[in-house]
Amino acid sequence: MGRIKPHVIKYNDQYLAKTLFKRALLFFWFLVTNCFGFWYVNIFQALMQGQYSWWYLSPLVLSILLTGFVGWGVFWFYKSYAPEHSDFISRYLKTVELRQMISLLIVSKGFFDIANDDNGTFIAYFPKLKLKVLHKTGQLILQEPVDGQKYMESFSKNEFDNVVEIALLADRQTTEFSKNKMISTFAFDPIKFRRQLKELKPKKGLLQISKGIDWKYDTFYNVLISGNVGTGKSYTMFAIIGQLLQVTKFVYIIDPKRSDLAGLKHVPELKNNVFSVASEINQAVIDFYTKMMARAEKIEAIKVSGQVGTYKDFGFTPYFLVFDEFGAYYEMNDRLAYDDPTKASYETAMSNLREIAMLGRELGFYILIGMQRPDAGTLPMAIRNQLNMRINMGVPTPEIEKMVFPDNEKQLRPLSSHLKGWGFIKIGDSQVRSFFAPEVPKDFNLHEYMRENIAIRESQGK
Ligand SMILES: Nc1ncnc2c1ncn2[C@@H]1O[C@H](COP(=O)(O)OP(=O)(O)OP(=O)(O)O)[C@@H](O)[C@H]1O
Repeated sequence: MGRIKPHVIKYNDQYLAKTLFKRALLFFWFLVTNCFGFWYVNIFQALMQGQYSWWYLSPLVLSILLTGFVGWGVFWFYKSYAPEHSDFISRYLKTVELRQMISLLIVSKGFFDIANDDNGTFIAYFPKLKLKVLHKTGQLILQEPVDGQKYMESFSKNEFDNVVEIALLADRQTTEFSKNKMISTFAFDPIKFRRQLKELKPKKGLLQISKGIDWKYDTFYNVLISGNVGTGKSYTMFAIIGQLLQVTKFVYIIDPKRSDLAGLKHVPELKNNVFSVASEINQAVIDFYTKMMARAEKIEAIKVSGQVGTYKDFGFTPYFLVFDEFGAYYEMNDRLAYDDPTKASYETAMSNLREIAMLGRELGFYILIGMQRPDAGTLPMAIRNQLNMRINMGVPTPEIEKMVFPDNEKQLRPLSSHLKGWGFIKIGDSQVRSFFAPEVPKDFNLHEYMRENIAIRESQGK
């Protein structure tokens, strides 16, 4: 488990902070009393000579006051200073707190046994858990026993991990099994996994979201990004679009609300790929669909010879349709009269979109949908069920949580009160995890950023 020594969690660790606190105070008291030794000797001699004075209590009172003061200081350090800092002592105290918490969880969840004999109650079984804290990366590594003992199954079914996630506000990243044990890694400090916008590097079939969280678009095709106004939805989209532009020139952007994304039509390289007017939007979807079907035919022709595979295997590039403010588009068109010609093309576009969501994976045609509230009224089920990577910026309301993360059991709590650009993500069937979107610098210019990304792609000859 690396350089840092793991701590074996003990039953008594649930009182670890208190025990250490008491010991520290006792030690300090001992030290002060020793320092006052001469003073006590003088007082003792005076008493022997029959001199009495209230002043003789001063060293005692002073040492109580000093110890009280130091006690208060240590407590403040533990509660207020250490959580915000990362010096040696703060790290030590954080580890103490985590050890205490893990021990407390084992006890409170009853993953241990007590027994009685003539001498009273004793602990008959306490599971062997080891904890290692990696402060640099904000990770916690927990080794749990899968050793044939009583609570083995609960550990191997991640029951304990789930409790840890809730209690520590941590996200489980990985779980590995080895002989007699299971090792789970948690991230308890998601901001440490934040990436910088300018450093994002898409790799083959994979876009970066945060350290340890990538979007593998070939496997987890189609994206939903929801989030209330001002939570960082647009910024997250910028980070994704920027990377898409490094991957392929076939990135189409739809923004019916004509906000920042619509402005991208002023980037010369993108002028034909950005759509914000109702009629244009429907046509853009229909064109995207037409291109997909053309590719389907080509692939079918290749497969006649008996070859198997998906678009990549036959050397095709992926296409992406980024559809922001999808809810606005849906509502705008739903209000149209039945004989309105736009209505007909809207109906076609919607049915095409459903097919793209369903068939696009094998053909390399992907969609990303951004919207504030993805409810049943504005995002058809047939599309929603095909969105494999789901992001909600900010804490979702219970209704939105049901739509975006239907089976989530984890409590979703705010990651920061003063920073924007954090949220929750679920990729495929994995757990919902908290994350910070790539950090956008203060002097950010959207158009320049997109052009930089396009230049990177062009320099790679794509
Ligand atoms: N990743 C980020 N890095 C730095 N700042 C961010 C980030 N995300 C959000 N912010 C800050 O939060 C503000 C709101 O973000 P953003 O515009 O993306 O919100 P939104 O959810 O898209 O809201 P709207 O629907 O109004 O566009 C930004 O102007 C920025 O100051």
